[in-house]
Amino acid sequence: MELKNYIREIENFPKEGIGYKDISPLLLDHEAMKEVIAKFVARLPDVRIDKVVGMESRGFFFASLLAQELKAGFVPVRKPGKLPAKTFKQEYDLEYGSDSLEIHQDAIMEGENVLIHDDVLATGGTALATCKLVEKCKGNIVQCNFLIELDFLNGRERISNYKVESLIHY
Ligand SMILES: O=P(O)(O)OC[C@H]1O[C@H](OP(=O)(O)OP(=O)(O)O)[C@H](O)[C@@H]1O
Ligand SMILES: Nc1ncnc2[nH]cnc12
Repeated sequence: MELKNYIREIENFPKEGIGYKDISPLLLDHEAMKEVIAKFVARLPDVRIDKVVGMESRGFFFASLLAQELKAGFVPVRKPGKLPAKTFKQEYDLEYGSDSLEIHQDAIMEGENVLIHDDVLATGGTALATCKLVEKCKGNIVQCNFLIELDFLNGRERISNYKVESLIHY
């Protein structure tokens, strides 16, 4: 199965000059989704994963499925003001803007093995902020995985302290 066939590119969205990688065709196909989850699992090291962390909002689609598959807990990292209990907060930059992210302080226990997942690795700002949030919780980051990596934006360099796996490269 050629996964790139399930990604469509929308030019100049959400801003002029951005080639947006739209995963909607993939989300519509349950067999392709199943294969994506199997591919993610196959690329994990042979260690127990306690928590899968997914970033709002597109990271949630696969991270919660992965957590279920790995018999791990799912931890949402959310945009500010969405999580109701005590949070840690981290500022970050985007390919098209800046924002901050939050995690519940009690979502990860000290020393737990954590898999971080997002749909796209672009500049790496979101991923780096998420790594910092997990480390504020004293979690152990086993791997960061992405459905799509935009190689030309070098996001991988910003998270070079961690093991990074991506299924599709542009
Ligand atoms: O590597 P970066 O440059 O940080 O960019 C990657 C992030 O950008 C997108 O999220 P976006 O903020 O567009 O939000 P969404 O998932 O809610 O659409 C994408 O889902 C990643 O989280
Ligand atoms: N080019 C892009 N397409 C889809 N999601 C993104 N997130 C950051 N850059 C993106």
